[in-house]
Amino acid sequence: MSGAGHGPRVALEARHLVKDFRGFRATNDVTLGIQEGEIHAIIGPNGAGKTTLFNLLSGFLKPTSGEVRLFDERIDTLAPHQIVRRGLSRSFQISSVFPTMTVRENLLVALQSRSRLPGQFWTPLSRLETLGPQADAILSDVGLADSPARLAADLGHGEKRQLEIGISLTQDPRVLLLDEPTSGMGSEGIARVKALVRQVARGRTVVLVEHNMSVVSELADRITVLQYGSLLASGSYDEVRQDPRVIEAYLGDEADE
Ligand SMILES: Nc1ncnc2c1ncn2[C@@H]1O[C@H](COP(=O)(O)OP(=O)(O)OP(=O)(O)O)[C@@H](O)[C@H]1O
Repeated sequence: MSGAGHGPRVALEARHLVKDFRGFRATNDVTLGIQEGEIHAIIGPNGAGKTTLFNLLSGFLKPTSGEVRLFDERIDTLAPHQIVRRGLSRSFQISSVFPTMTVRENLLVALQSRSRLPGQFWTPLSRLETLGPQADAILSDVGLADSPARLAADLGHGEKRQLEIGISLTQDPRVLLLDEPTSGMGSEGIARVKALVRQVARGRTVVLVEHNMSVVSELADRITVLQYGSLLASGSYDEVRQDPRVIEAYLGDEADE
């Protein structure tokens, strides 16, 4: 590949990624390139290695061999906070939310961790108010503008996901990785998250692991299908769903949805 053209750049790339867990190969020689600006879904049957690949791409697991590159810079050798500084952020399933703080306070604290505000970790909340306009902008981006003062603990499941995505956005990522953003949601929550993913994908690259095929078909520009830790197929939804290997992998599952 020549990097000199004017076409889309590769934002996130895996080169021959391998991950072994005590002799079990969870990721088997995966090579893929995610273009800047696309919404890219990683799918596959249970146990296919989606979460492992997600953790490798976001730096939370170190590969046994192979490389991960962000805008052509190798990142698998970096610590997670260094990767975040280079523009890659991932959602953290609820655990990053402080339940006893309000929605807005959660965002202020997350914003403070990347800002140059002087002080240590325990900056009084009152001093964080300089970050208020940024927090408010994110609240409205993630559809929580009506709930700034609610305690995070009181949010519904879908709203917690919205907040969690908001917390990822405080890092102003160029590439955002979302782990099953619609899991455990009813149709209303799913519709909200779909709209939210579209919204946060403006001007960004989004990679999501997702089980719900209707979400994948509506959102994803391109899809990577994993099976037994290996890359089985990649392409648009229509290309992938017609691929006989994919149909076989999902036989009796959701392929014909
Ligand atoms: N820390 C670990 N130690 C040992 N084996 C692991 C570890 N993490 C994952 N595995 C194994 O690797 C394989 C892939 O797991 P992974 O969670 O990545 O799959 P998945 O596609 O995300 O599955 P699901 O759809 O069920 O969430 C599974 O067989 C799993 O048991």
